[in-house]
Amino acid sequence: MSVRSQSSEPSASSEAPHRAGFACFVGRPNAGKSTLTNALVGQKVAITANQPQTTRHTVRGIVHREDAQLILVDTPGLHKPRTLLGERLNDVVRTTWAEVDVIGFCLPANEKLGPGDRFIAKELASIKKTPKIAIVTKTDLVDSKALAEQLIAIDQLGKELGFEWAEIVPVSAVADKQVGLLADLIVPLLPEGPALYPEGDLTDEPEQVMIAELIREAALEGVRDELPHSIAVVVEEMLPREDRPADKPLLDIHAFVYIERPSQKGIIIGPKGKRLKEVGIKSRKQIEALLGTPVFLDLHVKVAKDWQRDPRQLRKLGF
Ligand SMILES: Nc1nc2c(ncn2[C@@H]2O[C@H](COP(=O)(O)OP(=O)(O)OP(=O)(O)O)[C@@H](O)[C@H]2O)c(=O)[nH]1
Repeated sequence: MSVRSQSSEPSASSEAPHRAGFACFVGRPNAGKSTLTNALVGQKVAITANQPQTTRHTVRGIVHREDAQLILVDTPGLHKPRTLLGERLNDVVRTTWAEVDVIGFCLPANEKLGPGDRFIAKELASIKKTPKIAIVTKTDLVDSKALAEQLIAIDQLGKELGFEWAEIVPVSAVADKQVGLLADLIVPLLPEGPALYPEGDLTDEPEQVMIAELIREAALEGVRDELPHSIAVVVEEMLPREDRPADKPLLDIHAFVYIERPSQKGIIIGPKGKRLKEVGIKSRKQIEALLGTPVFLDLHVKVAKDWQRDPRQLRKLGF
């Protein structure tokens, strides 16, 4: 077992290739996932508590570094499924886990491993491809003996389930211990590539808003001069497609592209709907990259007359 502690300064060699990718933190409620996310991002990220259950995962925060960009995404919690919706949500969680580059499994240092942890660990074991880091959180609450016991128990848990942790890292987000080290250990597990988000783009927006923005960007491409501010996009519904096998999920997204005047319809839709189709294809690809799941995107163009001047409409459109 290799347990990491910070023995040397993290080194970000300028020769190392730039990396960018996604990680998600999983773990029981209260395991310290949000606090750790905030500590890594280095700034308080508002928790979007009122997310509808149908949403997939949200970008919780982005760690910008010289050598890498780490995007922390969030999934709904994994539950013992009692209902069909519960099962579907679990499928969503598994899909996310399979799509991210790294999974961080948070286990509080001050609580013995329980059935809830085992349930999650077992699910993790079935995700073969994605590297899994065990993160022992809240180490400030225990002495070194208790910490050592916890580390051994976690190592053991991996062995029982037939996998190796990529790392086992004790951290304290509250005492700011080893949080930087955790980032250093995650970064080499990310694929090489340029930053995926502009610097300073620290988002806590519900993903519908981000999706709407992607569609809006695509819809404005090439026609910005004709319709600069006349487009608003609203994602009306996001639902996992029923009756899909667990390994082939599909997310149905229904969105409206609002324009101000009927005369603008032709510009957006294009001859024989060709342009709208292109907008759909382009934004769908980006949405899939954002969510890490296949998407069926249904776009409708609607006229919301003079919406820019109507406060009620504006609110509805999220302005
Ligand atoms: N002492 C100590 N407390 C911590 C630490 N990290 C988190 N906590 C506390 O543990 C509690 C739960 O932390 P959260 O970050 O909300 O846990 P979570 O896993 O995001 O919880 P859910 O949102 O319910 O899944 C909070 O009261 C935190 O203040 C830590 O490093 N040390």
